[in-house]
Amino acid sequence: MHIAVTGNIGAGKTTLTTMLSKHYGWDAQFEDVDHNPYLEDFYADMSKWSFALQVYFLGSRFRQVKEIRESGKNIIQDRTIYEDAHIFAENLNDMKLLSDRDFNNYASVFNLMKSFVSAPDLLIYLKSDVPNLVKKIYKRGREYEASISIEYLSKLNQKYEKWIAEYTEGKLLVIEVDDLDFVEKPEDFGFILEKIEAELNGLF
Ligand SMILES: Nc1ncnc2c1ncn2[C@@H]1O[C@H](COP(=O)(O)OP(=O)(O)O)[C@@H](O)[C@H]1O
Ligand SMILES: Nc1ncnc2c1ncn2[C@H]1C[C@H](O)[C@@H](COP(=O)(O)O)O1
Repeated sequence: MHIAVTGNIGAGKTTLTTMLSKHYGWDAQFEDVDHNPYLEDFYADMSKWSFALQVYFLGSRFRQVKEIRESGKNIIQDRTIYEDAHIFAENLNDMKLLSDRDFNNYASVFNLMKSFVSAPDLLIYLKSDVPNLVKKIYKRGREYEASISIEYLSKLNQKYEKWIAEYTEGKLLVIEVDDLDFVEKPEDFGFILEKIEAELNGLF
């Protein structure tokens, strides 16, 4: 079984993925952030590094897709390949930080890869508003993310809302996380587990 956690930067994906993986004993797949050769440069100069970063994330995420297909294990994944293309790359193109030529080049590779990608059995969307995302990004304290603008986060949130509203590839669970503290409050984590189990009934 393949579960994926989706949502904007700082929504709590990595935290929830880690907690669910421990709770259910599922294998977890995380994003390539700490050893990413482009991310810090990207935040310093988005226009210069956007194409290189998108190609890097696409390759790294496709490696995960391959592992999921081949492993036969229960896997929980922190962010999907769809988000790279439909949220981040599209938004950079909208913001003129990724040229049309580079975006079209990227999109043609993504479209080829798409035929090998299966949707997760359950997609869990962590919905959060921009002020709360800013608080959580600040709390996490990655220095290079200090330059993330409210405008950038808002545009990503709009893309997420549109993508989720149109998502029909598989089961979808939307969790509004702004009033939940699943890190500190066991009852909030319990609330999320109940929702997941209701969705997974029949898949286990
Ligand atoms: N529901 C929550 N309540 C309180 N703190 C949270 C919550 N979700 C995430 N955090 C905190 O916010 C920060 C960002 O979370 P993270 O899981 O890294 O987000 P993402 O992977 O979506 O970018 C971390 O410091 C984490 O501990
Ligand atoms: N495809 C992407 N393009 C640009 N930036 C991306 C992409 N995928 C992830 N990121 C960034 C956003 C954050 O700074 C880090 C980690 O993501 P997070 O949502 O905090 O787990 O990578």
